[in-house]
Amino acid sequence: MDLQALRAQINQLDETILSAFAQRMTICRQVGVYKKENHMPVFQKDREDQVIQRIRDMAPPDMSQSAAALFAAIMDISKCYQQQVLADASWMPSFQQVKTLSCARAGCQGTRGSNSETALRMLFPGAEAKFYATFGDVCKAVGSGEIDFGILPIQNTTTGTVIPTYELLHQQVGYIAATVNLEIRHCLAIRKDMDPAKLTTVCSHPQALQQCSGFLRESGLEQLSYSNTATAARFVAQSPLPYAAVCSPRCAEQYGLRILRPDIADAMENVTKFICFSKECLIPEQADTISIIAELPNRAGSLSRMLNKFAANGLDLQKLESRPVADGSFDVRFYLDFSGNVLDPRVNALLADLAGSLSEFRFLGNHQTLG
Ligand SMILES: O=C(O)C(=O)C[C@]1(C(=O)O)C=C[C@@H](O)C=C1
Repeated sequence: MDLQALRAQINQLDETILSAFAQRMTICRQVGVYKKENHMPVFQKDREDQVIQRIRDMAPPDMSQSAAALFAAIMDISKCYQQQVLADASWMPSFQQVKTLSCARAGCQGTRGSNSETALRMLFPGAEAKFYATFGDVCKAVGSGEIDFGILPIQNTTTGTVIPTYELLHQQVGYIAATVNLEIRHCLAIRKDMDPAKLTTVCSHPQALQQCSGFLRESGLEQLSYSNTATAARFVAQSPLPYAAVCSPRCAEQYGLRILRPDIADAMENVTKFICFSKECLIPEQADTISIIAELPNRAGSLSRMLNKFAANGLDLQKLESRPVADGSFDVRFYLDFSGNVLDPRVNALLADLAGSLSEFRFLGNHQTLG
Protein backbone atom coordinates (compact mmCIF):
# COMPACT_ATOMS: atom_id res chain seq x y z
CA MET A 1 0.00 0.00 0.00
CA ASP A 2 1.24 3.47 -0.85
CA LEU A 3 0.98 5.83 2.15
CA GLN A 4 1.56 8.91 0.00
CA ALA A 5 -1.31 7.96 -2.29
CA LEU A 6 -3.63 7.31 0.67
CA ARG A 7 -2.73 10.70 2.16
CA ALA A 8 -3.39 12.36 -1.16
CA GLN A 9 -6.90 10.88 -1.10
CA ILE A 10 -7.39 12.13 2.48
CA ASN A 11 -6.31 15.61 1.40
CA GLN A 12 -8.91 15.60 -1.36
CA LEU A 13 -11.65 14.46 0.98
CA ASP A 14 -10.60 17.12 3.54
CA GLU A 15 -11.08 19.75 0.85
CA THR A 16 -14.58 18.43 0.15
CA ILE A 17 -15.41 18.36 3.88
CA LEU A 18 -14.00 21.86 4.40
CA SER A 19 -15.95 23.29 1.50
CA ALA A 20 -19.18 21.63 2.77
CA PHE A 21 -18.44 22.88 6.30
CA ALA A 22 -17.95 26.46 5.07
CA GLN A 23 -21.20 26.27 3.07
CA ARG A 24 -23.05 24.85 6.06
CA MET A 25 -21.75 27.65 8.30
CA THR A 26 -22.82 30.29 5.77
CA ILE A 27 -26.35 28.86 5.82
CA CYS A 28 -26.28 28.70 9.63
CA ARG A 29 -25.35 32.37 9.64
CA GLN A 30 -28.50 33.10 7.59
CA VAL A 31 -30.51 31.01 10.09
CA GLY A 32 -28.93 33.19 12.79
CA VAL A 33 -30.15 36.34 11.07
CA TYR A 34 -33.64 34.80 10.77
CA LYS A 35 -33.61 33.94 14.49
CA LYS A 36 -32.52 37.45 15.41
CA GLU A 37 -35.36 38.99 13.35
CA ASN A 38 -37.89 36.55 14.75
CA HIS A 39 -36.67 36.60 18.35
CA MET A 40 -35.92 32.89 18.41
CA PRO A 41 -33.33 31.26 20.65
CA VAL A 42 -30.27 29.89 18.87
CA PHE A 43 -30.47 26.50 20.57
CA GLN A 44 -33.22 24.35 19.02
CA LYS A 45 -33.11 21.03 20.83
CA ASP A 46 -35.78 19.28 18.74
CA ARG A 47 -34.03 20.19 15.51
CA GLU A 48 -30.68 18.99 16.86
CA ASP A 49 -32.23 15.67 17.93
CA GLN A 50 -33.65 15.29 14.40
CA VAL A 51 -30.27 16.09 12.78
CA ILE A 52 -28.46 13.56 14.97
CA GLN A 53 -31.09 10.86 14.43
CA ARG A 54 -30.90 11.37 10.66
CA ILE A 55 -27.10 11.09 10.73
CA ARG A 56 -27.25 7.95 12.87
CA ASP A 57 -29.72 6.39 10.43
CA MET A 58 -27.59 7.25 7.40
CA ALA A 59 -24.16 6.39 8.83
CA PRO A 60 -22.57 2.96 8.36
CA PRO A 61 -23.55 1.05 11.54
CA ASP A 62 -20.01 0.91 12.94
CA MET A 63 -19.68 4.69 12.54
CA SER A 64 -23.08 5.76 13.83
CA GLN A 65 -21.73 6.87 17.25
CA SER A 66 -18.69 8.73 15.91
CA ALA A 67 -20.73 10.39 13.15
CA ALA A 68 -23.26 11.55 15.77
CA ALA A 69 -20.40 13.01 17.87
CA LEU A 70 -18.98 14.78 14.79
CA PHE A 71 -22.29 16.40 13.91
CA ALA A 72 -22.97 17.36 17.54
CA ALA A 73 -19.61 19.18 17.45
CA ILE A 74 -20.46 20.87 14.15
CA MET A 75 -23.77 22.11 15.59
CA ASP A 76 -21.99 23.38 18.70
CA ILE A 77 -19.67 25.39 16.47
CA SER A 78 -22.57 26.66 14.41
CA LYS A 79 -24.44 27.81 17.55
CA CYS A 80 -21.48 29.90 18.72
CA TYR A 81 -21.26 31.33 15.20
CA GLN A 82 -24.95 32.25 15.27
CA GLN A 83 -24.55 33.79 18.73
CA GLN A 84 -22.02 36.17 17.21
CA VAL A 85 -24.71 37.26 14.72
CA LEU A 86 -27.29 37.74 17.45
CA ALA A 87 -24.81 39.52 19.76
CA ASP A 88 -27.32 39.05 22.56
CA ALA A 89 -25.93 39.84 26.00
CA SER A 90 -29.13 39.26 27.97
CA TRP A 91 -27.38 36.45 29.88
CA MET A 92 -25.15 39.09 31.49
CA PRO A 93 -26.13 40.64 34.82
CA SER A 94 -26.08 44.43 34.86
CA PHE A 95 -22.50 45.50 35.46
CA GLN A 96 -20.34 48.55 35.78
CA GLN A 97 -17.02 48.86 34.06
CA VAL A 98 -14.47 50.54 36.33
CA LYS A 99 -10.96 51.89 35.83
CA THR A 100 -9.84 50.79 39.28
CA LEU A 101 -11.55 49.23 42.28
CA SER A 102 -12.11 51.80 44.98
CA CYS A 103 -12.83 50.57 48.47
CA ALA A 104 -13.52 52.25 51.81
CA ARG A 105 -14.10 49.05 53.82
CA ALA A 106 -13.05 45.49 53.03
CA GLY A 107 -13.46 42.38 55.14
CA CYS A 108 -11.87 39.00 55.62
CA GLN A 109 -12.12 36.02 57.93
CA GLY A 110 -9.98 35.75 61.05
CA THR A 111 -8.13 38.42 62.89
CA ARG A 112 -5.25 40.84 62.50
CA GLY A 113 -2.05 39.26 61.23
CA SER A 114 -3.80 36.63 59.10
CA ASN A 115 -2.72 35.91 55.54
CA SER A 116 -6.19 37.08 54.49
CA GLU A 117 -5.43 40.46 56.04
CA THR A 118 -2.16 40.65 54.10
CA ALA A 119 -4.09 39.89 50.88
CA LEU A 120 -6.63 42.57 51.79
CA ARG A 121 -3.86 45.14 52.35
CA MET A 122 -2.22 44.21 49.04
CA LEU A 123 -5.49 44.94 47.27
CA PHE A 124 -6.63 47.97 49.26
CA PRO A 125 -3.78 49.51 51.25
CA GLY A 126 -5.86 52.49 52.37
CA ALA A 127 -9.12 50.70 53.25
CA GLU A 128 -10.52 50.00 56.70
CA ALA A 129 -10.15 46.26 57.38
CA LYS A 130 -12.96 44.39 59.12
CA PHE A 131 -12.62 40.88 60.50
CA TYR A 132 -15.28 38.17 60.64
CA ALA A 133 -15.51 34.81 62.39
CA THR A 134 -16.42 32.75 59.33
CA PHE A 135 -16.25 32.88 55.52
CA GLY A 136 -20.06 32.99 55.53
CA ASP A 137 -20.02 36.08 57.76
CA VAL A 138 -17.74 37.84 55.24
CA CYS A 139 -20.29 37.06 52.51
CA LYS A 140 -23.16 38.33 54.65
CA ALA A 141 -21.29 41.59 55.29
CA VAL A 142 -20.83 42.05 51.53
CA GLY A 143 -24.53 41.32 50.98
CA SER A 144 -25.68 43.82 53.60
CA GLY A 145 -23.34 46.53 52.31
CA GLU A 146 -21.38 46.64 55.58
CA ILE A 147 -18.21 46.23 53.49
CA ASP A 148 -17.52 47.03 49.83
CA PHE A 149 -15.43 43.92 49.19
CA GLY A 150 -14.91 40.54 50.80
CA ILE A 151 -11.58 38.71 50.55
CA LEU A 152 -11.51 34.90 50.70
CA PRO A 153 -8.82 32.33 49.87
CA ILE A 154 -9.76 30.12 46.92
CA GLN A 155 -6.74 28.06 45.97
CA ASN A 156 -3.32 27.08 47.28
CA THR A 157 -0.48 25.76 45.17
CA THR A 158 0.25 22.95 47.68
CA THR A 159 -3.13 21.89 49.03
CA GLY A 160 -5.35 22.91 46.12
CA THR A 161 -8.89 24.18 46.25
CA VAL A 162 -10.39 25.91 49.28
CA ILE A 163 -13.71 24.07 49.09
CA PRO A 164 -15.82 26.27 51.43
CA THR A 165 -15.17 29.27 49.19
CA TYR A 166 -16.51 27.35 46.19
CA GLU A 167 -19.61 26.33 48.15
CA LEU A 168 -20.23 29.99 49.01
CA LEU A 169 -19.69 31.11 45.41
CA HIS A 170 -22.57 28.85 44.46
CA GLN A 171 -24.80 30.56 47.03
CA GLN A 172 -24.66 33.85 45.10
CA VAL A 173 -22.28 35.81 47.28
CA GLY A 174 -21.70 38.42 44.59
CA TYR A 175 -19.20 38.83 41.77
CA ILE A 176 -15.44 38.40 41.70
CA ALA A 177 -13.77 41.66 40.69
CA ALA A 178 -10.12 40.81 41.35
CA THR A 179 -7.77 38.12 42.61
CA VAL A 180 -4.44 38.43 44.34
CA ASN A 181 -1.69 35.84 44.74
CA LEU A 182 0.09 35.86 48.07
CA GLU A 183 3.27 33.97 48.83
CA ILE A 184 2.60 32.07 52.03
CA ARG A 185 5.36 31.48 54.56
CA HIS A 186 4.70 29.31 57.57
CA CYS A 187 6.83 29.30 60.73
CA LEU A 188 6.55 27.52 64.06
CA ALA A 189 6.07 30.20 66.72
CA ILE A 190 5.97 29.99 70.51
CA ARG A 191 5.75 32.34 73.49
CA LYS A 192 9.11 33.93 74.25
CA ASP A 193 9.19 32.39 77.76
CA MET A 194 8.16 28.91 76.59
CA ASP A 195 10.69 26.06 76.80
CA PRO A 196 10.64 24.38 73.35
CA ALA A 197 11.37 21.00 74.97
CA LYS A 198 8.02 21.16 76.77
CA LEU A 199 5.89 21.69 73.64
CA THR A 200 3.06 19.19 73.24
CA THR A 201 0.73 20.72 70.67
CA VAL A 202 0.66 22.84 67.57
CA CYS A 203 -2.40 24.82 66.48
CA SER A 204 -3.34 26.50 63.22
CA HIS A 205 -5.82 26.52 60.37
CA PRO A 206 -6.25 22.98 58.96
CA GLN A 207 -4.90 24.08 55.54
CA ALA A 208 -1.75 25.52 57.17
CA LEU A 209 -1.26 22.31 59.19
CA GLN A 210 -1.68 20.32 55.99
CA GLN A 211 0.81 22.52 54.12
CA CYS A 212 3.41 21.75 56.84
CA SER A 213 2.49 18.07 57.26
CA GLY A 214 6.05 16.78 56.67
CA PHE A 215 7.64 18.91 59.39
CA LEU A 216 4.76 18.37 61.82
CA ARG A 217 4.80 14.59 61.42
CA GLU A 218 8.52 14.57 62.31
CA SER A 219 7.93 16.87 65.28
CA GLY A 220 5.46 14.44 66.88
CA LEU A 221 3.37 17.38 68.15
CA GLU A 222 -0.36 16.93 68.52
CA GLN A 223 -2.32 19.04 66.03
CA LEU A 224 -5.23 21.29 66.93
CA SER A 225 -7.40 23.05 64.33
CA TYR A 226 -8.14 26.74 64.56
CA SER A 227 -10.32 28.88 62.33
CA ASN A 228 -7.33 30.94 61.23
CA THR A 229 -3.52 31.08 61.55
CA ALA A 230 -3.75 34.45 63.31
CA THR A 231 -6.40 33.29 65.81
CA ALA A 232 -4.09 30.37 66.63
CA ALA A 233 -1.13 32.74 67.10
CA ARG A 234 -3.20 35.02 69.35
CA PHE A 235 -4.30 32.03 71.43
CA VAL A 236 -0.71 30.78 71.82
CA ALA A 237 0.44 34.27 72.84
CA GLN A 238 -2.23 34.51 75.54
CA SER A 239 -2.28 30.94 76.85
CA PRO A 240 -0.01 29.37 79.49
CA LEU A 241 -0.33 26.00 77.70
CA PRO A 242 2.76 24.42 76.01
CA TYR A 243 1.41 25.16 72.54
CA ALA A 244 3.01 26.44 69.34
CA ALA A 245 1.29 28.09 66.38
CA VAL A 246 1.85 27.73 62.63
CA CYS A 247 1.53 31.25 61.23
CA SER A 248 3.31 33.79 59.05
CA PRO A 249 6.49 35.49 60.40
CA ARG A 250 4.60 38.80 60.26
CA CYS A 251 1.83 37.36 62.42
CA ALA A 252 4.33 35.88 64.93
CA GLU A 253 5.91 39.31 65.28
CA GLN A 254 2.52 40.98 65.67
CA TYR A 255 1.62 38.72 68.62
CA GLY A 256 5.09 38.96 70.22
CA LEU A 257 5.92 35.30 69.54
CA ARG A 258 9.36 33.80 68.98
CA ILE A 259 10.00 32.02 65.70
CA LEU A 260 11.28 28.60 66.70
CA ARG A 261 11.53 27.27 63.12
CA PRO A 262 11.11 29.43 59.98
CA ASP A 263 9.79 28.13 56.66
CA ILE A 264 8.34 24.79 57.71
CA ALA A 265 6.01 24.31 54.71
CA ASP A 266 6.48 21.12 52.66
CA ALA A 267 6.83 23.05 49.39
CA MET A 268 9.40 25.80 48.95
CA GLU A 269 7.01 27.79 46.77
CA ASN A 270 3.66 28.09 48.49
CA VAL A 271 1.19 30.58 47.07
CA THR A 272 -2.47 31.21 47.89
CA LYS A 273 -4.89 32.89 45.54
CA PHE A 274 -7.51 35.11 47.18
CA ILE A 275 -10.68 36.39 45.53
CA CYS A 276 -12.03 39.86 46.07
CA PHE A 277 -15.78 40.06 45.51
CA SER A 278 -18.52 42.68 45.70
CA LYS A 279 -22.32 42.67 45.75
CA GLU A 280 -22.67 44.49 42.43
CA CYS A 281 -20.91 43.26 39.33
CA LEU A 282 -17.84 45.46 38.80
CA ILE A 283 -15.60 44.73 35.85
CA PRO A 284 -12.16 46.37 35.84
CA GLU A 285 -11.10 47.70 32.45
CA GLN A 286 -8.15 45.31 32.42
CA ALA A 287 -10.24 42.27 33.41
CA ASP A 288 -8.80 39.21 31.71
CA THR A 289 -10.29 36.20 33.46
CA ILE A 290 -13.89 35.03 33.59
CA SER A 291 -15.36 32.68 36.19
CA ILE A 292 -18.57 30.75 35.62
CA ILE A 293 -20.56 27.87 37.09
CA ALA A 294 -21.88 25.25 34.67
CA GLU A 295 -24.12 22.34 35.47
CA LEU A 296 -24.20 19.73 32.75
CA PRO A 297 -26.68 16.98 32.02
CA ASN A 298 -25.31 13.63 33.14
CA ARG A 299 -24.95 12.40 29.55
CA ALA A 300 -22.02 10.88 27.67
CA GLY A 301 -19.94 13.60 26.04
CA SER A 302 -21.58 16.62 27.70
CA LEU A 303 -18.33 17.79 29.35
CA SER A 304 -16.22 17.29 26.23
CA ARG A 305 -18.83 19.15 24.15
CA MET A 306 -18.65 22.12 26.49
CA LEU A 307 -14.84 22.10 26.49
CA ASN A 308 -14.79 21.89 22.68
CA LYS A 309 -16.66 25.17 22.54
CA PHE A 310 -13.77 26.87 24.34
CA ALA A 311 -11.31 25.36 21.88
CA ALA A 312 -13.49 26.28 18.88
CA ASN A 313 -13.50 29.91 20.04
CA GLY A 314 -9.78 29.97 20.83
CA LEU A 315 -10.43 30.62 24.53
CA ASP A 316 -7.91 29.41 27.06
CA LEU A 317 -9.34 27.43 29.96
CA GLN A 318 -7.37 28.11 33.15
CA LYS A 319 -9.17 26.01 35.73
CA LEU A 320 -11.88 23.38 35.90
CA GLU A 321 -13.15 22.42 39.32
CA SER A 322 -15.96 19.99 40.01
CA ARG A 323 -18.04 19.90 43.17
CA PRO A 324 -20.96 17.63 44.05
CA VAL A 325 -24.46 18.97 43.45
CA ALA A 326 -25.40 17.45 46.86
CA ASP A 327 -28.83 16.15 45.90
CA GLY A 328 -28.17 12.47 46.61
CA SER A 329 -27.03 11.85 43.02
CA PHE A 330 -23.41 11.71 41.90
CA ASP A 331 -23.97 14.69 39.61
CA VAL A 332 -21.37 17.44 39.74
CA ARG A 333 -21.32 21.16 39.15
CA PHE A 334 -18.35 22.65 37.28
CA TYR A 335 -16.56 25.87 38.12
CA LEU A 336 -14.56 27.22 35.21
CA ASP A 337 -12.02 30.02 34.89
CA PHE A 338 -10.95 31.05 31.41
CA SER A 339 -9.05 33.94 29.81
CA GLY A 340 -11.17 36.67 28.28
CA ASN A 341 -13.21 39.82 28.62
CA VAL A 342 -17.01 39.91 28.28
CA LEU A 343 -16.77 42.79 25.80
CA ASP A 344 -15.03 40.48 23.31
CA PRO A 345 -17.76 39.29 20.84
CA ARG A 346 -16.35 35.73 20.82
CA VAL A 347 -16.59 35.56 24.60
CA ASN A 348 -20.12 36.95 24.55
CA ALA A 349 -21.11 34.40 21.91
CA LEU A 350 -19.73 31.50 23.94
CA LEU A 351 -21.34 32.65 27.18
CA ALA A 352 -24.68 33.31 25.47
CA ASP A 353 -24.50 29.79 24.05
CA LEU A 354 -23.70 28.23 27.44
CA ALA A 355 -26.41 30.27 29.17
CA GLY A 356 -28.93 29.04 26.60
CA SER A 357 -27.99 25.37 26.65
CA LEU A 358 -26.89 24.39 30.17
CA SER A 359 -29.22 23.25 32.94
CA GLU A 360 -27.51 25.76 35.23
CA PHE A 361 -25.27 28.60 34.14
CA ARG A 362 -23.98 31.34 36.40
CA PHE A 363 -21.61 34.19 35.71
CA LEU A 364 -19.29 34.73 38.69
CA GLY A 365 -17.35 37.72 37.41
CA ASN A 366 -14.76 39.07 35.00
CA HIS A 367 -11.68 39.89 37.02
CA GLN A 368 -8.09 40.90 37.03
CA THR A 369 -5.09 39.76 39.07
CA LEU A 370 -3.87 42.64 41.22
CA GLY A 371 -1.01 43.11 43.65
O1 LIG B 1 -31.86 24.66 12.48
C1 LIG B 1 -31.48 25.61 13.18
O2 LIG B 1 -32.25 26.28 13.89
C2 LIG B 1 -30.08 25.97 13.19
O3 LIG B 1 -29.75 27.02 13.72
C3 LIG B 1 -29.03 25.05 12.66
C4 LIG B 1 -28.45 24.15 13.73
C5 LIG B 1 -27.38 23.27 12.99
O4 LIG B 1 -26.22 23.62 13.04
O5 LIG B 1 -27.81 22.30 12.34
C6 LIG B 1 -27.81 24.96 14.79
C7 LIG B 1 -28.39 25.21 16.01
C8 LIG B 1 -29.66 24.64 16.43
O6 LIG B 1 -29.68 24.29 17.79
C9 LIG B 1 -30.08 23.56 15.55
C10 LIG B 1 -29.50 23.31 14.34
